[in-house]
Amino acid sequence: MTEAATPRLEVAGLSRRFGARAVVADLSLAIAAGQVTCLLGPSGCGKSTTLRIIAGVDRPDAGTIRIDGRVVCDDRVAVPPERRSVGLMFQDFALFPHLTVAGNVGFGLAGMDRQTAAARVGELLERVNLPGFAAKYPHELSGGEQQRVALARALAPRPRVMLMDEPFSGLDNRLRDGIRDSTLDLLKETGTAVLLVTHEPDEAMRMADEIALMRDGRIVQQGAPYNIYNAPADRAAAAFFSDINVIRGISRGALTETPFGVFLTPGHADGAAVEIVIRPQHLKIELDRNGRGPSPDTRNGAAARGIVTRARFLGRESLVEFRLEADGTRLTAAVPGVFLPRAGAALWLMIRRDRCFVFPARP
Ligand SMILES: Nc1ncnc2c1ncn2[C@@H]1O[C@H](COP(=O)(O)OP(=O)(O)OP(=O)(O)O)[C@@H](O)[C@H]1O
Repeated sequence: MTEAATPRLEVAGLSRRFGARAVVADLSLAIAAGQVTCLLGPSGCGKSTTLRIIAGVDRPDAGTIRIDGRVVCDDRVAVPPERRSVGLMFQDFALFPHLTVAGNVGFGLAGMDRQTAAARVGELLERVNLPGFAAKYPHELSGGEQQRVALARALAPRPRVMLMDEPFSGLDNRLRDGIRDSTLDLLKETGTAVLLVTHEPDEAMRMADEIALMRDGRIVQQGAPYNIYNAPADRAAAAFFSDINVIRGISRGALTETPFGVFLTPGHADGAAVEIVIRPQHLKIELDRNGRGPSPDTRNGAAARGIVTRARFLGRESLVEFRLEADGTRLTAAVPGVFLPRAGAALWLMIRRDRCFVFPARP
């Protein structure tokens, strides 16, 4: 492998059990310099444990971890955390309360001569937009400022890999977006490979070059946010990013009949139950013209008549809930702006065929 192709961080076959439970199960991933990968998954799926093992504060039962091609952990090697060239940022990014901002940022620079270390601290404080804060103490700073000091502290020793566990969840909503973006800019600039743990799909979509979707200790899907959102591996992966609608049917001869016409369902056995999944924003609403709906077309299939059961305005969009006349299926449509038809109104629904995902029905 050439120098340029060597990932900054490479994890292969990582496993960790606690008692009988496999909390991390054969997990592999690679992150290049300057790339941000978000480990995304529900609470308890093993994200933090994975990060702790990579940091070196926990040991795996099996697996290899390489940083810039060098093995830092396998069944024989266990490089201690401080010698892995890994920066850490956790949710409770506790700064040392008895040290000044400069003391905190310079904490990991013990081996450096004083002048060089002071210059590095000054440069980082500039970079995180806190010049003039060097002599302040943590309790004198706002939450957002403390977070930026923590980032400067983690970056000071120029780590090759940055591990971040829900680093923004302690910040209030208004601050969060700005700090996320400036943190991302800085990390990209330094060429650090970033593994960021989050349970929030929005945060992962916003930050990640690649999302690794994790469930029960395994990565179930990995790819660019756009690809994961638009081609989820299974129903749960689709449901992780938004509410979903599910239309059920039985595949016969690779075709499935639904109130929206016939769907192509290749690869599903004859008689197999399938679920057709569509996100609420991809359900189109058409007006009822004297009981006649829009004509079928290849892009949208046939229209099905739905009776409004509830409509709510949520600020940017309205959510309209329907019961299909044909079979009682309940569906929700998201419409931009204000659209509040009364309960009981009959409207026609169409679904974009290229926005549907077909999965085997869950047992
Ligand atoms: N030292 C331990 N001993 C026993 N069980 C543990 C230990 N550490 C973690 N676990 C269990 O392993 C599972 C995964 O924990 P982990 O913290 O990795 O999940 P997570 O995906 O980061 O969740 P969260 O987002 O809630 O932090 C949990 O059920 C947890 O209780």
